Amino acid sequence: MIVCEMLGRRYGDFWALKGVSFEVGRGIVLGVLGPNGAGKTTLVKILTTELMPSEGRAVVAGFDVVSEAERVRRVIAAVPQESRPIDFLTPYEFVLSYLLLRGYSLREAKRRTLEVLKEFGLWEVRSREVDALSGGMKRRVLIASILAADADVVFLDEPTTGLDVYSRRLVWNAVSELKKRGVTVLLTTHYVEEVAALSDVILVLNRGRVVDFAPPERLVEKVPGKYVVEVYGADGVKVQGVSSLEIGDRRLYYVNEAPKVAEISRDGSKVVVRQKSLEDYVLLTIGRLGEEYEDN
Ligand SMILES: Nc1ncnc2c1ncn2[C@@H]1O[C@H](COP(=O)(O)OP(=O)(O)OP(=O)(O)O)[C@@H](O)[C@H]1O
Repeated sequence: MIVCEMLGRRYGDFWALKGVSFEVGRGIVLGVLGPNGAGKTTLVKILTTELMPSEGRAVVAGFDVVSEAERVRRVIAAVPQESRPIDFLTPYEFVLSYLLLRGYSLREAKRRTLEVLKEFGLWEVRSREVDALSGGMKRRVLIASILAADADVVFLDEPTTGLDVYSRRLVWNAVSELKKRGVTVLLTTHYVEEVAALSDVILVLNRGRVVDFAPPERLVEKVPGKYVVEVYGADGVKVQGVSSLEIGDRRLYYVNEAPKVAEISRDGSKVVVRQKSLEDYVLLTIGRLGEEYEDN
């Protein structure tokens, strides 16, 4: 459903994306992770035909994003980063006009609009001007429109930024619903637990290059050790032969055995022992990549 072959995009001498190749099939949720400036939005813009690649090729739902851009647009739906619905419309009018523009009959568009407004907690505000809605509600209106349309591939660029817990869960449900319908979803987000919970496979980008492309559990396997011991409020004590990472006043130890807490904690420090997670992969891989990025 999405195929990229040596995709690249250049701004002057600077490559925002370079040599990006991957492939995902139908009904797959692809999470895209990477530090600020990694090229996530550039990738989304190319795949949604908003931006031309400088080299390589990309195919979405069987259509080339350059030579068949018009056909790509008919089978995708996208919520771009920081996008908002048109202010002077009501949620009802916005979703309805979106569906009419996509070619649904008035009767079918109305039916779908009413259904999705109820499903997405927008029923009460359906006749209010979008302008008067909160930021989170505005975002919900956009996602509801996408859900109401039958797209083959959906692009969500940081869809939950700034949303409250309830609205975020609604977006998560929407992604699961799309997946159930066999829709391929590309999701970019900085929320690690979100990408871990929703994605079948994760594309990790840094400085426009692919760092990893694997299911979340495979990325977690790359974290050393079996458990993580987090020690707060103590000066970091390095332990011979144990991988560790210091973040502010916290040191994370990646250990194989139920840890010998006494070895690493000091009086008054708080110790938390937990399973390793995708967050650890991000801290160890992307966190460092991000620092490198800042340094240069
Ligand atoms: N129009 C442009 N002209 C020049 N450089 C650009 C342009 N658009 C993006 N870039 C650069 O391309 C790189 C990738 O940007 P992009 O927005 O794709 O990153 P991102 O991973 O989406 O970042 P974030 O997480 O901050 O949204 C950045 O270094 C950015 O400054």
